[in-house]
Amino acid sequence: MTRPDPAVVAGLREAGVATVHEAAGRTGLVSPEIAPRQEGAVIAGPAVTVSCPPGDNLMIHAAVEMCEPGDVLVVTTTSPSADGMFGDLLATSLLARGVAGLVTAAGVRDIAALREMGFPVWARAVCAQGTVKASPGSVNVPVVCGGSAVRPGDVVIADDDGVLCLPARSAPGVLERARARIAAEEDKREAFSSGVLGLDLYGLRDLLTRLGVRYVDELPEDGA
Ligand SMILES: O=C([O-])CC(=O)C(=O)O
Ligand SMILES: [Mg+2]
Repeated sequence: MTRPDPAVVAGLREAGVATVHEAAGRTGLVSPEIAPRQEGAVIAGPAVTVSCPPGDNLMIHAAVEMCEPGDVLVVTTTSPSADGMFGDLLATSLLARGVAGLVTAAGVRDIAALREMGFPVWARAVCAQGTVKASPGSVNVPVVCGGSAVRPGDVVIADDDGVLCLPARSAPGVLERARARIAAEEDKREAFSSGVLGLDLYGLRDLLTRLGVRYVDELPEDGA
């Protein structure tokens, strides 16, 4: 797999999921069921992808060897599963390789230990259900995780708002637009904090009028 420019990855991490999502034309968001299982973690890195049969984490072990510092492991199953395929032992192994975190369409367990050791995970479920190591699967193939396509080397960004996956080739352009949004939002924040209303800042009064929204002192008797 080809890994994206680390400076671009760092910039996207700093921008965060919501801003990058907007800058990417509201694309790439992973379903919110794949939720953060800790607070305050922010990661971005190239995806190492894994496709496992449900209830079998053999291929996660195979994938660990493919990981380099800064990577994000993205685990999917070939049919829906919430089994706890990943816990503190696998996290210890990934931490030893400098992996930034895990995004999984399945479940994680040992969540207290994962939080304690500071290994961030975004998962469909926290579930103690154990899994076997028995069946083949695939590492570094295109997968679909939470409804979003993820190719090996794509940029995965994850924070308290969720997970976003960005095709590697679009990452530099999206970063540029994300930075422009951040600058524009800074001006808006200043205006809002000084008491300016969104209705005026965004020129929304005309829109309300055109949409037929009326201000009344009392509700009409007939509800019209
Ligand atoms: O070993 C497993 O199957 C998953 C797990 O609990 C761990 O990684 O600690
Ligand atoms: Mg365990």
